[in-house]
Order: sequence, then C-alpha cells, then structure tokens
Amino acid sequence: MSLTQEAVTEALKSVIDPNTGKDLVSTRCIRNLAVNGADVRFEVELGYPAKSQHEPIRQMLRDALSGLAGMGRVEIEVSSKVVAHSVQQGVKLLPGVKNIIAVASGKGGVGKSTTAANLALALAAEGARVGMLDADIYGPSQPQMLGIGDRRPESLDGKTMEPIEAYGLQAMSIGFLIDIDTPMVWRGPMATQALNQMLKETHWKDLDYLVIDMPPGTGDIQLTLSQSVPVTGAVIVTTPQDIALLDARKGLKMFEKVGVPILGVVENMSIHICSKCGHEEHIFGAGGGQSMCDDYGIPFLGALPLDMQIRQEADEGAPTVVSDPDGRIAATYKSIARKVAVSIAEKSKDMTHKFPNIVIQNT
Ligand SMILES: Nc1ncnc2c1ncn2[C@@H]1O[C@H](COP(=O)(O)OP(=O)(O)OP(=O)(O)O)[C@@H](O)[C@H]1O
Repeated sequence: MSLTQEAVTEALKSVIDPNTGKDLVSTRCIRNLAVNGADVRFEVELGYPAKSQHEPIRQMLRDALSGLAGMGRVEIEVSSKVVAHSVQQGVKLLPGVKNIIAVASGKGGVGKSTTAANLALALAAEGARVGMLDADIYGPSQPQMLGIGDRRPESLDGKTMEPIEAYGLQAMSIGFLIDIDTPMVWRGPMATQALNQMLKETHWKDLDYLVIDMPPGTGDIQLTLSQSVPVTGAVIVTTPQDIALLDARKGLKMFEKVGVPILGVVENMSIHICSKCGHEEHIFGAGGGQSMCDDYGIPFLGALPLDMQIRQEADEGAPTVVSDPDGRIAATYKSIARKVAVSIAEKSKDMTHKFPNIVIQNT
C-alpha cells in the first residue's frame, strides 16, 4: 500500500505541541506537506520562538510517522514566525516593533528588573529579535545588568537614537539619557514624555518583542505609562509574601482597567536553597503567586529561587541566561519566556473592545 497525504496528516494529528497543548495539524503549524512515493517532507511553523524545542518537536513528529507502513525518508523543517498583535484601543503600534511586553511589579525591589533582563535574553536565546527598554525612572538598572553602563546611544540620522547592542538585544534606557547619580524629581507628565520619546525616537530594528522594564508601583505615573504605551500584554513580578502580593493585585487591576491583558505572574525569590546543605526554605511564604493566579484566572508563569547566582550575575552585567545558559535557572527563565510568547501568539489579533461602541441615533 502506498503512502498517502491523508494517512500522514492523520498520524501527525497525534502530536501535541508541548507548549500550547494543542495538536500541530489543527493549529495549522504543518505547512507544505509533500508525499513523494515513500518520502515525506513538510515544514512546521511555530507562532512563538522556541529554538530549544525544535529538535524535540521534530523527534515527536518522526516518531508519530515511524509506525506508518511504507514510510521512507522524512524531512522536517521547523521554524518560528512571530506576528504583531493588537494593543489597547486608541493607542498606535510602534514601527519596527511587533509586540510590547511590559514587566511590572506592584512593589519595589521584588526583582522586576532582573526578571525583565533574563526574560528578554531568554526570548532572544529561543531565536526572537528582542529589544529592552528600561523605563524605570526611579532607578534604571538595565545598563548595569546588561553590562553597557558607560556607553551612550548615538544618532546616525540626527533624528533617531540607535539602540545599544547587548548580548544580541537592542537596548535603550532612560538611564542613558539622565545622570543617575543626580537626584531628579520626575513628575508624571515628564516621565511619560521621556518614555514616549524613547519609544518613538529609538531606531528599533525589526523586533519581535520589546520588553519594557516599568517603574515599580501603581501610582499616577505607572497608570499614565500603561495607558500611553502600546502594550501587547503585561507580566507581573512578585515575591510570595503577603504585602508584595497585595501590591501585585493592585498592579494587575491597573492593567485590567486600561485594557492591557495580563500574560501571567512570575514569582521571584520563591524558595531559598542553602548553598551549603541544600536545605529548602520558603523564606517569604509558599504558594502565594499560584493562588493569586487561581483567584484571577491568569497563568502562573513560573517561580525563581532566591539564589545568590541570580544576584551576582545580574549585578556583574551578565544575567544568568547568558552566564549559565544551560543551567537550571536559565531553563526556568526560558520556560517562562516560551509561556509568555505562546500566550501572545494565542491572543486574538482583534482585541476585545473594552469600551462599548457609542451609536448616535437620529430620532
Ligand atoms: N531570584 C533572586 N535571587 C537573588 N537575588 C535576586 C533575585 N532577583 C533579584 N535579585 C536581586 O535583588 C535586587 C533587586 O532586584 P531588581 O533590581 O531586579 O528589583 P526591582 O524589582 O527591579 O527593583 P526596583 O523596585 O528598584 O525597580 C538586585 O540586587 C538583584 O540582583
């Protein structure tokens, strides 16, 4: 019996994408399937970056076909294509930027900047083109974390600033434009204006994702920023103690109010593992991030331990995802990055309108 396209498709239907939980046929990821005698060739196009998953997915597809009678050679090409998604109503997308991910926290000092840096690097490691915009006006830390502290952006055309390259990321920080040693009183409108200028006047080059390290808190400045920046979705970083979770809930509500979808919650400093004896301790409490996600029906993206390695590497200007790319911590950041990217990919291009249409009727 000779091999048919239908039989191959049927066999491929049994393969579930581990990242989306759906089969690759019904999600239309299988392209250009060609059956030539006993040989099969096709492409798989994932909607999210997942370099680390290409080989395992290829292997699962091969395994699914191996049982077919009359099977010859199998050639599978796996790639990723990230598309642009809609943002809040009334806010325009940025040229050269497909999706913007806001990394926010209700409370300061929970590790938002460290998470933002590692998330951006993890998305890049999975094969995406990624930018990092440090909008933390209270304490811009990305230049230091990305090891580019003393460099300043240049302008080639006199109109736009060139982002600074760091570990493959296109980086821009409010810290490049202000002297962080000088105490500055930033008022709301000034901060918004500075951020808008950085967003629009940076020469972003074909970015799949721009990660924004937001200023911590849920005050007027944060609210204005979350309204004016064209955000695809927000990631909330929290530590597990009650006070941080309370503030994280406020952050969540703030984004909800302005129509920005929540991509999920990252619990940082979740557990402490003693570097000497390996004893595990929930210093800041256990399970808080997960239960907050259960309450609001949003994804729990993952948990990072309180680990000296994370602090040392970030402070030294080479965050863990680049310092120890094959380690356990980098694997957690990459898993979080894939969940964020999958959640964006699954977002409908037409965002549900938050505000009702106003119809004027002539009577
Ligand atoms: N999981 C972790 N384990 C150990 N240290 C961490 C971890 N996450 C962050 N840190 C350290 O905690 C400090 C605060 O982190 P970070 O600057 O990322 O917090 P933040 O929430 O962005 O703060 P801010 O409110 O100032 O913006 C840094 O020194 C960082 O290296």
